[in-house]
Amino acid sequence: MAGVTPERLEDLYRELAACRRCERLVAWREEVGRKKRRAFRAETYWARPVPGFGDPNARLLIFGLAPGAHGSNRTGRMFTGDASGDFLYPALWRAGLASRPRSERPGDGLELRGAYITAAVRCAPPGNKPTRAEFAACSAWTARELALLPELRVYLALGRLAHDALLEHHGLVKARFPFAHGAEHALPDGRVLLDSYHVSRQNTQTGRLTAAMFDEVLARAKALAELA
Ligand SMILES: O=c1cc[nH]c(=O)[nH]1
Repeated sequence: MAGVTPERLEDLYRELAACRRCERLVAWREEVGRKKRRAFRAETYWARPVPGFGDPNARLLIFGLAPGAHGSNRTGRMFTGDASGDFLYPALWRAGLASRPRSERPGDGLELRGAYITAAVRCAPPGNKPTRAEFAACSAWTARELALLPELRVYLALGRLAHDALLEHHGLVKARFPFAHGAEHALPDGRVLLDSYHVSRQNTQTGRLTAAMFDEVLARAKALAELA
């Protein structure tokens, strides 16, 4: 629209960081930040909504569930500081999508190339389980964030709940797009939704999701997104 300055990701992140819409999540993220885990006692937890991270020109979106209480709720960067991130970032590096195999903290110089990471819910939920109302509340942030990533071609959903949230975002009926590891769904807007099991410790330690399986998913995501 003439005369209207388009929103920028930085502005979105600033506004997001102040979000207190979900009472239960605000209480939990702050309680975890006060009580801390023994190993992180000396640290100041982020304890706020976690912004997305990555390449603003990304063709590939990696879509998680919600921040880990002592992971990104502590560090302030998606998938950083917990077992999920210790699995995800090395895989992104092997795929040539990350400049380094480790994500330490915001400001560590890590860059993603062609990829961007965010999640369906941006505050750590108790028991890693957001409620339906919390998914719904956070979907407004998803809409704004994805609108600022115009080059996206492929969504990689980590787990069924992330898959469902992306379908909701597009107003699509779940029954027509069943979740399955490795499944590819052509969306009406021309993008592709690709599914993977979540990179959680629960999946990676039990062998449900191996590094080789995830490397294969990332290779397919890159091919669909026409990323070199
Ligand atoms: O940081 C994050 C974000 C989404 N899901 C996770 O497991 N961790």
